[in-house]
Amino acid sequence: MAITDPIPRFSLNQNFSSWRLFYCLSLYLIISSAVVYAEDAEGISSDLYEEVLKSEAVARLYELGKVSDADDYLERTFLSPASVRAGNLIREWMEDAGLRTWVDYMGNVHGRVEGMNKTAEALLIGSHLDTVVDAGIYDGSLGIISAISALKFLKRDGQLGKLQRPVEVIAFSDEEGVRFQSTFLGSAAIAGSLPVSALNISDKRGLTLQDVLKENDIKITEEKLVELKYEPLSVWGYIEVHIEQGPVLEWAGYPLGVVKGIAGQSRLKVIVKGSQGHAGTVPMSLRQDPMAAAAELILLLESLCKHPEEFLSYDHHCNDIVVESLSKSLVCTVGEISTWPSASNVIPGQVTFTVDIRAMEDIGREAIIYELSNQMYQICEKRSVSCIIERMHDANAVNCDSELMLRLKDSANAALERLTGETQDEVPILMSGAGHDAMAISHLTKVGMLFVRCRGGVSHSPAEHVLDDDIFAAGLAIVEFLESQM
Ligand SMILES: NC(=O)NC(NC(N)=O)C(=O)[O-]
Ligand SMILES: [Mn+2]
Ligand SMILES: [Mn+2]
Repeated sequence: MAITDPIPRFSLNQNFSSWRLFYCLSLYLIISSAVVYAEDAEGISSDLYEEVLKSEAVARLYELGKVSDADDYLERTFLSPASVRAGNLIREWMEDAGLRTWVDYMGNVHGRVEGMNKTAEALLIGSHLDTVVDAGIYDGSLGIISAISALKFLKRDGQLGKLQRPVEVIAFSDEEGVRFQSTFLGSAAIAGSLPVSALNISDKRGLTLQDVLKENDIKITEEKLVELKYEPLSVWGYIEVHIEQGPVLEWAGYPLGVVKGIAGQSRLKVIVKGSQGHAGTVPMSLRQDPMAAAAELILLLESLCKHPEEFLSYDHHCNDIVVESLSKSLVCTVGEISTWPSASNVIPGQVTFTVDIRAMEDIGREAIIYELSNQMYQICEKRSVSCIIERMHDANAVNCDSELMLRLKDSANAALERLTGETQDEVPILMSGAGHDAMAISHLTKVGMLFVRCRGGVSHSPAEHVLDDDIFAAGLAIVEFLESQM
């Protein structure tokens, strides 16, 4: 018997005769006690599904959402105090689900169950425990918590030992890249694609990645970093559950969707240097003002990304198919800007801002960066200021594995059918403009992603929200996926 909504409750102020009311109430009590102990085909109490995959999962999301480095908004950056606390909490939940746990040299938290054949290729399920600044509570956390809840459900149901292969949940330490502007630090280490040079990148306080690890008693060396790489032959595949962070599923009226591919992304740091001076005495005609230059560069970026076809020459760089694709998927953002010395009566000496560029076509993204750089240098020369463009991060677009897509589609359909009791149409297949750890792990093994509807498509904001029933559907879909591994 599928999980069904509770029997509709009669309102006591309705106009029933006392006998009819007594009859309805007694009928309701008989039926509802049957529903509470209803068992589905496998003899599992529907209560257990809801208790573990919905109520407890939702409670854990709210609990984890309170673990922050800031008092009045959510922020957890790479190996910050709050990230360490979050990792410890996640580790407790992993152990509660019967997993063997450890924390690796890049701060990733692992929980593993060996199943019936510990030498078989493992299924990895992950997402990230770090957040952006002023974040929502679901981005990253939902994927970790729903995976742990699914395994806890199987443990409670006595099925954990039936898994044909090892299953490992990984809570990655840095997907957002907020602290070091170089993202996927945790997942890239697992994939073996994190260069040793990354240990020397520094945060805004001048602390290197190696310093921050040392602060957390992790004395990483080049050898230790290389040891983090998983053997491709030891891994069967990777799946990730993540909020869509876009409006498509809500618009289509579906709680779950399967990801076809993930847009490529680049992050630049632009440093504009001019002549620092007195706001009251330097004539406008003699100024070398990096702030005004930065404003012109940012507006250039916006128009380039709104109308790439007007900027890109149809030469060998970019044919019209790529330009067409760019006009549909290209997005550019300046999210951070800082100035020195940042005083109202001082013409700045330096302005630094970030650029985030994404597109489904890697060639198109490279062409945009090429064109943008050329035009930025021309503007700065015209304004007699200097311009340095640093490439902080690049990740090429990723196609999800077709077999994993099919399995995730079947799991999502089965989960929704179990929830609604109705046969499902095909769940939507969609692209991701947001980046994910799956991009890094795609260098190690085949990857698949399941998207969960979020309200208004809003993310990277405290307004981020997911319905409890959609969280339930996500956990159920992972249970269905894992049961297909038995
Ligand atoms: N799911 C994400 O929010 N990922 C974010 N982080 C990276 N690295 O893409 C982003 O900005 O899209
Ligand atoms: Mn994010
Ligand atoms: Mn994310």
